[in-house]
Amino acid sequence: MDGRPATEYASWQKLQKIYDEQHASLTLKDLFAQDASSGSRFETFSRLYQSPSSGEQDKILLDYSKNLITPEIWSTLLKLAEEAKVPEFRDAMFKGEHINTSEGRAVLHVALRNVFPQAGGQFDIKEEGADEVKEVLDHMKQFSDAVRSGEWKGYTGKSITDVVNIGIGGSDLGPVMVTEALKPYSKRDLKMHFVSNVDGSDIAEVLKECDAERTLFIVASKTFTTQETMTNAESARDWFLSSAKDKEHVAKHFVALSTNTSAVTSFGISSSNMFKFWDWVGGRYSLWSAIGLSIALSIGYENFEQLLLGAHEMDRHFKETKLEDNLPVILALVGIWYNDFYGAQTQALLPYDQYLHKFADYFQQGDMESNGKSVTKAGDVVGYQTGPIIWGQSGTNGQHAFYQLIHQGTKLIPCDFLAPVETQNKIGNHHSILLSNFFAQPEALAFGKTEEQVIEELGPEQAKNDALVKSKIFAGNKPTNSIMFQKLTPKTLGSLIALYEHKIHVQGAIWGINSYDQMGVELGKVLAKNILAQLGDADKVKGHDSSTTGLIHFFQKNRK
Ligand SMILES: O=P(O)(O)OC[C@H]1O[C@@](O)(CO)[C@@H](O)[C@@H]1O
Repeated sequence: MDGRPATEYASWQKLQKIYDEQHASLTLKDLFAQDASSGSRFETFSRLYQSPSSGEQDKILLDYSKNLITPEIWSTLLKLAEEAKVPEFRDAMFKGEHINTSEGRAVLHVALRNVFPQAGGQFDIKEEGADEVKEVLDHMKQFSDAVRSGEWKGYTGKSITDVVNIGIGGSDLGPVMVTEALKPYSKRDLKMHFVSNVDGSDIAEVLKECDAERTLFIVASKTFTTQETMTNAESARDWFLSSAKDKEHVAKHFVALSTNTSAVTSFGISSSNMFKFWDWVGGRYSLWSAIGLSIALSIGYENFEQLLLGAHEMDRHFKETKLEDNLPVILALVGIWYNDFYGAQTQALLPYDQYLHKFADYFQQGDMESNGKSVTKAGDVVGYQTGPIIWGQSGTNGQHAFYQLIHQGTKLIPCDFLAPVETQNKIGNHHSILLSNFFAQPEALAFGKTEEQVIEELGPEQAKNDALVKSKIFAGNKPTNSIMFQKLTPKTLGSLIALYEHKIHVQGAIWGINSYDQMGVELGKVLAKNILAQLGDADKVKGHDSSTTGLIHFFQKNRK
């Protein structure tokens, strides 16, 4: 909590001892073989979460039994969470304490969804702006209803058919992931576009599809200074005015989502078209805020509110549930076991649901920008691993891309498998085929295939080829979590995202790092601005190494 190095915890040291003594002989095959005597491992190491407001239809099952954990390892990991004061650090966040110590800010994405007094009361959050959340949500509802109903007209009196969200990082990834995930709930005749890259091709391709008279631009930027976003916003405004001519018309086609009112009005967007949020909303935790406007436009405010409710209910679960039954804590501790003791460098997120095809992309920022740190909050360089590399792809596609390495490669890759019990699209037996793969892959990863089994399958002739036999052996013993949810509804998605947000919080607390600043994104930006000023003239290229200089000169020499 206070930046203490994790290696100082007695439980961390005990885990290291257990790992050193046991990891070589610890196998999932043996752990499950004990089932007969010690009762079902699945029962012991799985938890069912049910939404307090809609139980059955919004439940989430977490099966963490296919992990290399024994009761002793698990109790020691739970002890680590206690030693690291995870409950106290969690409560500090909910109270609005300035746990983002380097920026002196609170971390209150939980306040953005703390708007359901009927759902077991509200958290008591004291922070400037927290009491304005509902007002902004009401403005988002009024605006999104007006656009979706056709009441909001463009400068020639036509309704809006295309929405272009201009933003990057947390001002893009959340809206993209959620609008993709909840496409079944979207208004199909209101097309959503997302422009993020400063590469002109990004906005050029979107504008080719848009009609200036019927397009709404959302300029989404917490700071309203991000180079990519402001460049794209200016180009969008130029494109719009090349048709509309009169600057008066900008007000009907541009809105802003930001904490920076002065920069918004300087850009030419009136404050009445601004949806504000606050410094205590981290960019990667902002989809619940005004940044979620494109989500509300796509799926409607009522569904956006269900998304908020799902997150709020998971917040309450995280806040009130004892550690051994706490889903975010469970995911966090399992992850630390592999990341810090087994030496796993990455964590794969494998959703067997095509609507979640952007889920891993989203948590690349969410997790890696939060916990990709090497200095504790106390300023000590860490002597252990912190944030994992997050990656993944929807199943079954990943099976045809990288599962070879996961099954038979030399790297340990802990995997989270996720899948809905119910599909949004009942077509033939697609869902049964999808889920049979969802069930089979963790089974194959856990138990593999022995040399004896391979030899039996090959038969005596082919089995004489030892190299062939060896190439078909699956070592198994690869750990996975399996998460099943009833259906990918707005509420369930909200709960799933909050589940992972809080997992990140717990890991950061144990590692003693600040999960809520992002100093690491600044240097590249400064150097890029310096080089931009030199690009026009070879004589101006100064102060770089020979590689950077050589590359810049190559560009200058060959540009058309
Ligand atoms: O919303 P904005 O202020 O434009 O920032 C966009 C993104 O840029 C960052 O890299 C910070 O500079 C991310 O943390 C953030 O989500």
